[in-house]
Formats: sequence, C-alpha cells, structure tokens
Amino acid sequence: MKSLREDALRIIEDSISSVLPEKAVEQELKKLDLGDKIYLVAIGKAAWRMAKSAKDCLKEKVKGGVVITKYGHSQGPIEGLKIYEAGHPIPDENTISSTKEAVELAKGLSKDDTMLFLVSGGGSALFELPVDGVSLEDIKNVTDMLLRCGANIVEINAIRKRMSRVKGGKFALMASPARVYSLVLSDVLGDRLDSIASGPAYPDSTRCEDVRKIIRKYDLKLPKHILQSLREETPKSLDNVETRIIGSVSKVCESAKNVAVSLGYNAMILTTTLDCEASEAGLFLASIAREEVEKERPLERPCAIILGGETVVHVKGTGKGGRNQELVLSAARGIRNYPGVVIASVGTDGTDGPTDAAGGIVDGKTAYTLEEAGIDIDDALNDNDSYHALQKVNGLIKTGPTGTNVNDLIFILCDETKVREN
Ligand SMILES: Nc1ncnc2c1ncn2[C@@H]1O[C@H](COP(=O)(O)OP(=O)(O)OP(=O)(O)O)[C@@H](O)[C@H]1O
Ligand SMILES: O=C(O)[C@H](O)CO
Ligand SMILES: [Mg+2]
Repeated sequence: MKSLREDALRIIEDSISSVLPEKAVEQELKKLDLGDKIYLVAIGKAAWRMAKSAKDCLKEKVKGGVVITKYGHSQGPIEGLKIYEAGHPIPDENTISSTKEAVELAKGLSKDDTMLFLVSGGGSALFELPVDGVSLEDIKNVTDMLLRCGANIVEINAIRKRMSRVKGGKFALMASPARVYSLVLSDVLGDRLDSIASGPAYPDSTRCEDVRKIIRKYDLKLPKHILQSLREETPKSLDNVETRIIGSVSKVCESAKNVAVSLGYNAMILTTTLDCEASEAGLFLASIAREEVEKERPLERPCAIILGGETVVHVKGTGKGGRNQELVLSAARGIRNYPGVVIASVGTDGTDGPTDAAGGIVDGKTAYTLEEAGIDIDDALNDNDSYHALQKVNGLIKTGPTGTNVNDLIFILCDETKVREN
C-alpha cells in the first residue's frame, strides 16, 4: 500500500488497461479456432481498434472485411479491410453505403466461411440499412426523437431494431450458413446483448407489444408507415452465432478488485449497475465509507468497495462538469474530516461530460479545503460546476481518451485510520 490517492490512481489505470479493445480481442482470439477462411465485420466506436487487433492476430486467415466507425475514430488503413467512417449519434449516407458493403459480404458467405463480428457501443447509429418503405430521413428523424424523449437505451433500440434490416439478429441471418463469432465490448448496463449496438447478431428479447408500450410511455408521434414497420417481429433464435463479451463494466470492476487485493486491500464489488442520480450516489457512497470507519463493515479495513455503472445528471446549472465529477464532489460532503477515506469515480472512456477530465477523486480534507478557498459545495452542485470546484483541490482525474468505452468505475478506499478528525 502507498497513499490512498496513489493506490486509487493505480487501480484506475490498471483496470482500464484490462478492457482496452486490443488486449481483450487478442486474449479471446487466442482461445478460439475460427478456421482459415475468416471474414471480418467491425462496428462501433471501438471498431477500428478491435479490427486492427484481430487482423494482427489472425493475419492472412482474414480474407476480407468491413470496418465502420465514427468520424475521427479510424487510424488509417488495415491491410485487406475496407475502413469507413460514418455519422454518430445520428446515422448518415455513409452509414447506409458502408452497411451495404457489409451486407454484400455477409450474403456471399458459404458454410465453410466464418464471420468474425466485432461489436462496440455506437454501433446502432453506425450500422444501418432501413427496411423497405423506411428512408434514411425517417431513421434520422426517429433517432433524433428517441434520443430526446428520455427513453433508455433498451427502449430506444427496441424501436430501432424493427426499422432496420440488420439490427435485432437480422444481420446474422444474412451471414447464414456461415458461422458467426461475435466479440462484444459492452456499453450497456447489465450487458444485455440484444441491446448493445441493437444486437445485429443476437436474438431479440423485445417484442412488438413492448414497442407499443414504449410509444405510449413517451407519447411518440410517429408517421403511419413507421408504425407499420414496427409491427414486424424480430428473430427470437439464431443457430449460427456464438457470442462472447470481451469487455464490460463488470470486467473493469473485477480487475479493480484484483488490483486492490494485490495492493493489500480487502475488496468487494457492491454493484455493477449503479444508475441513480450522480449526487445521490455520492451521498450514498459517503455513508458507506462512514460505516467502514465507525463500524468496520461491510469489510475489514484496509478495504476497497467497488461499484460500476453510469449515474445520471439532470443538468440545470450553467457550470462545467460530468457525472463522475459530480458524484465525488457530492460525496466529499459526507466524508468531511474522515482522513482515512478516498472516493473516486471515472468514465472508462476517459471523458466525463463535456470536459477534459475522466472523473474525480476526493478525500476527508476536500470539503474543508474547498471552504477555505471560498467554494460552497452545494452551490457548485446546484450550478453543475463540479469541474471548477475539483480543479481547486487537485480533484480532477485526467487520463486522456482511453480507446475503450465500458461505462464508469466508482470506488471507496479506506485505510485503518481509526477516528474521525474534528
Ligand atoms: N455541467 C455538467 N455537470 C454534470 N454533468 C454534465 C454537465 N454537462 C453535461 N453533463 C452530462 O454529461 C453527459 C455526457 O457525458 P459523456 O460525454 O461522458 O457521455 P456518455 O454518456 O459517456 O456518452 P458516450 O457513450 O458517447 O461516451 C450528459 O448526458 C450530461 O448528463
Ligand atoms: O450503439 C448503441 O446502441 C449504444 O451505444 C449501446 O450499445
Ligand atoms: Mg462517455
């Protein structure tokens, strides 16, 4: 063990590195025998990096492929693969033209071929070919409406799947009789495989009646021809697909736990689906930390209590910040004068809200130091200005873009300092 802060930063660095797409793809491919006629399709924000790693591992066994990622996310040519960039979060013409290439490739496969399908978050916007009677313009309009209405990703994607010829398991059907191996980097809490990138190669668990409920719940005003497309049911089973999750918030949490144990902490994972309001989560974490110091539970100290998830912020102020920064700033109020406690929270993609920080870190001195500097934490939270407050107390964590995206890692570290200081 070093200082709580140093250990916290080490836990963050090592656990994020365990879910970098390159490493995760390589580790999984080493375990699989995909034959020597492999065709690759990669979609999502991590598509280029996943495809590069796969090509480096499988070399000339890869006979061709298509990579579709967000503008600015590809890093040059990969031999033998076609690389495309397209619109995100709203699809555009390039989404359609590059998806057509992937569809042509899939339809041309025979039973001796294998498709390696690499999936990451953002895939819903980047991989799209509308069903007959639905235009790109329709897809753009409905996507915009869905992103604004407050529906969650499972609900949004239940609708997108039905307007699409490739989502909701339909892409895997096109590749039949070839086998499809799908490696997935999850950005959906609970790792619902049919929701991640709208599950192009996974049986859909949502039904048309769910879609009707979602339309009513958010009072969506959709044109008749769109409603018509939403009546078509999606595949409920696929017999040519195998799927592995190679990165997720659960994996980051497991890895954080292992690093904490190796540094000498007793460690546990409390949840991997934290999804409440960020400032409430901060207060809750602070109360757990106090329980540790005062009552030595749930773990014996020194200890690490680890959570994964994605909290939400209803932005009302005009300040600068992100959900992770807001969570720890809120927590600082509850661990005031507890010297043996640190609470940290980071987005694994290295970006927390519209800021250059990945998240934040606070300890028992943070609240006091802010007061000395004339900053009121409640005022800062009300103005959603966590960035500037944390900046004053060396509380920002900056990693730069990490190249992965598997939600957020949040944890408490407690050492054996017995008492609360006054
Ligand atoms: N001043 C602020 N304080 C706190 N949170 C904010 C502030 N401004 C924006 N946000 C939050 O930041 C969120 C966007 O953050 P971020 O870019 O990390 O998104 P994301 O959900 O991680 O998306 P992606 O999947 O593209 O990584 C918004 O949903 C909003 O709630
Ligand atoms: O692309 C999507 O649908 C989201 O990123 C969830 O995977
Ligand atoms: Mg993010």
